[in-house]
Amino acid sequence: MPRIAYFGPQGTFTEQAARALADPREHELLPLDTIPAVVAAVRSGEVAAGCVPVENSVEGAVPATMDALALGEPVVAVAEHVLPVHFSVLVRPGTEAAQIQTVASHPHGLAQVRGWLEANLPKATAIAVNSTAGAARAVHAGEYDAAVSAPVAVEHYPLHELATGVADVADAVTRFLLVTRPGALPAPTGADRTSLVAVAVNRTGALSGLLHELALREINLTRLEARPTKDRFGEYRFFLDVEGHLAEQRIADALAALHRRCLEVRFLGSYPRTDGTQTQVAAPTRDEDFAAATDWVAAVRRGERA
Ligand SMILES: O=C(O)C(=O)Cc1ccccc1
Repeated sequence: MPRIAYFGPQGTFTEQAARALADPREHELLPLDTIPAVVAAVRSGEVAAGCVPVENSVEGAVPATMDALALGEPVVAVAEHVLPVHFSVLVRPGTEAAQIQTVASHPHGLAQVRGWLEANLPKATAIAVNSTAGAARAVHAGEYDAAVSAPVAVEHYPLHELATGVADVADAVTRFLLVTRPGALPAPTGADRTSLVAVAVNRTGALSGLLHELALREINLTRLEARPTKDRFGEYRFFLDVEGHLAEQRIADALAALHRRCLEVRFLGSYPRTDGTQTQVAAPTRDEDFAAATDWVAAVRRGERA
């Protein structure tokens, strides 16, 4: 049975996303403790796919995922899933709020309940750990007093819910990706997203030039993030998500232009959007507009038209 690794241990938000993306009759789920371990298992072929969190509507990007996707052997996203996130605060049975000195969670978890902690556990020290479920596991082991976890974590660890439905921002969501080794792309659906990473040359207007290539082809950007390249201070890797699929000519044409312009471009996948928002493509950037223009140039080159 093909295996799908996810950022675990059991009881993470990523497990919920992996369950939504997997077919229970076809896939076995494998929890791994870190995001790089999930991506490494995909690269090595140990698993068929891996599920990792990529961005949150409150706290932004998940840096570990960006680095794991941008560096090393290529992997590509074939699907995404968006999950609403609210938290449960879990403690060992018998723990009173007044006894809580340490509260552990994933950094994104802590960031999303900062106000609640301030109001309800003002004396507790927040401790960042690998994952929300890792925090629950550590509370069970007696390492910390409370964990800010996904609501499902209580089914995996014998803990008590001190509070549930905790979130400073009520409608917070996290987006997850299912990544595989490069292969055939998912078929275009008309509601797709394409992700890529580009390193622009270090020159005036380089980023603007890169974005201009998208604007010229009427490609809508849904996300732009920068991460240091890590080699040279002041050089950045730009992570771009755009509406559309590489099978569309305007996207292929834009990626080819970025390949000419940038020091480095990496394709991170074309996959259906969870929200199903259809991309509106109008003249002059429909496939037929590109085909007609290419035909005309070819005919001119052959001396048949002018
Ligand atoms: O630690 C987890 O449960 C994760 O899956 C990462 C995460 C952490 C906080 C909010 C959303 C996802």
